[in-house]
Amino acid sequence: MGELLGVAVLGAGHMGADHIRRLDRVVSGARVVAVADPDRDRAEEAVGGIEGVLVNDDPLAALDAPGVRAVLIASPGPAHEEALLAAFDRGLPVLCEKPMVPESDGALRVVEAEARLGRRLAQIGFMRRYDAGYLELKSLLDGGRLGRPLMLHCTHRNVSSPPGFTSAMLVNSSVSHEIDAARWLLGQELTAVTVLRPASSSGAPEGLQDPQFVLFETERGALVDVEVFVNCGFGYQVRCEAVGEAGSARIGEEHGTVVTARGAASAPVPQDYLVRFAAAYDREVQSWVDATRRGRVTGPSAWDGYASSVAAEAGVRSLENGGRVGITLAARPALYAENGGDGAR
Ligand SMILES: NC(=O)C1=CN([C@@H]2O[C@H](COP(=O)(O)OP(=O)(O)OC[C@H]3O[C@@H](n4cnc5c(N)ncnc54)[C@H](O)[C@@H]3O)[C@@H](O)[C@H]2O)C=CC1
Ligand SMILES: O=C1[C@@H](O)[C@H](O)[C@@H](O)[C@H](O)[C@H]1O
Repeated sequence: MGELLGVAVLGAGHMGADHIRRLDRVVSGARVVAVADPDRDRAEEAVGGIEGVLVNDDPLAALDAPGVRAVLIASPGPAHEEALLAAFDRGLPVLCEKPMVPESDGALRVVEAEARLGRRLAQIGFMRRYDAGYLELKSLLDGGRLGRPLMLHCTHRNVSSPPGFTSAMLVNSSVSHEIDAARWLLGQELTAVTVLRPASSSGAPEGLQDPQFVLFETERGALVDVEVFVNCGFGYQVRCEAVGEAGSARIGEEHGTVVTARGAASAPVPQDYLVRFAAAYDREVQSWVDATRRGRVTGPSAWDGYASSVAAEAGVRSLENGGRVGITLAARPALYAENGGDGAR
């Protein structure tokens, strides 16, 4: 199907390096042509031996490198707005890691800029929409098998948080995934959020409110609860149980081979998202490459990124000030009316 899609990757940290490897060795139809990171050594290391990649420490200059036809943004959240707007200025399609933009004002500026262009260019990296378990849950809910959805019970545990991870980031980085998954699974907007603060774990860094218990309300009366615990120490666990009027379904309990010996059964527990969601990231990036080469943009939209930022920001306000905080979205531009909520199609 024609020439390979030349991709510039901005940010060569954990996710950026993994996406560079994926574009180079896992997905078909694309090649990495430029990598930018202010930490040049990190970028060189992530590129490894891949031939013909221009390494740059100026992220925006990388967008103008020869052969760049699309951009994958894997820099920290606060850098996303500038990168997205620069990609839009150049008419380049983008896959942008979550959170699209942590603050809702900046997220809205991205939505407005894309709406002004009159065509979608951005797909947001909510990879759970490409996970086999989440897709099955979505199809059970959409097919009516569980009846009218009443509740989602979610668990989101990380072994440990990276340096610099703040209490707000449990909501606007970690729970941003549950916010998107809940909106997508239920096909409803979130209307209010309450964050409760259990006693912090002694395993959490000093001053970090970890775990947190987050409760969302939706426009048609469903409740979504999330236990988020990013220094649990024992494994990467992401679970979701949907409870409807006619049944329930739970995902995220899958294990590898179970070994039974000496009176006990044991199975491996993934230690991070790169393992737990490996297949989902592969599907997400392949789907982005395929759609981009056909001149299309699918998957979670800038509107989904914005809606997630608004809900997360309300959550951070509840975390910091206590109480229930309403979630109010701006008017949805017509651009997002039809396919703003679609997922791995
Ligand atoms: N979808 C998912 O499950 C996950 C998504 N993420 C998201 O991926 C993004 C990156 O996270 P990590 O890789 O964990 O962070 P990281 O800290 O490991 O790497 C970030 C890299 O970006 C570089 N950087 C800083 N400013 C930059 C700029 N303006 N332009 C280009 N590069 C810049 C840093 O030098 C660093 O090498 C974040 O948005 C994060 O929320 C992270 C983990 C999992
Ligand atoms: O997106 C991610 C990280 O940024 C976040 O910090 C983790 O809590 C999530 O599990 C991971 O999927």
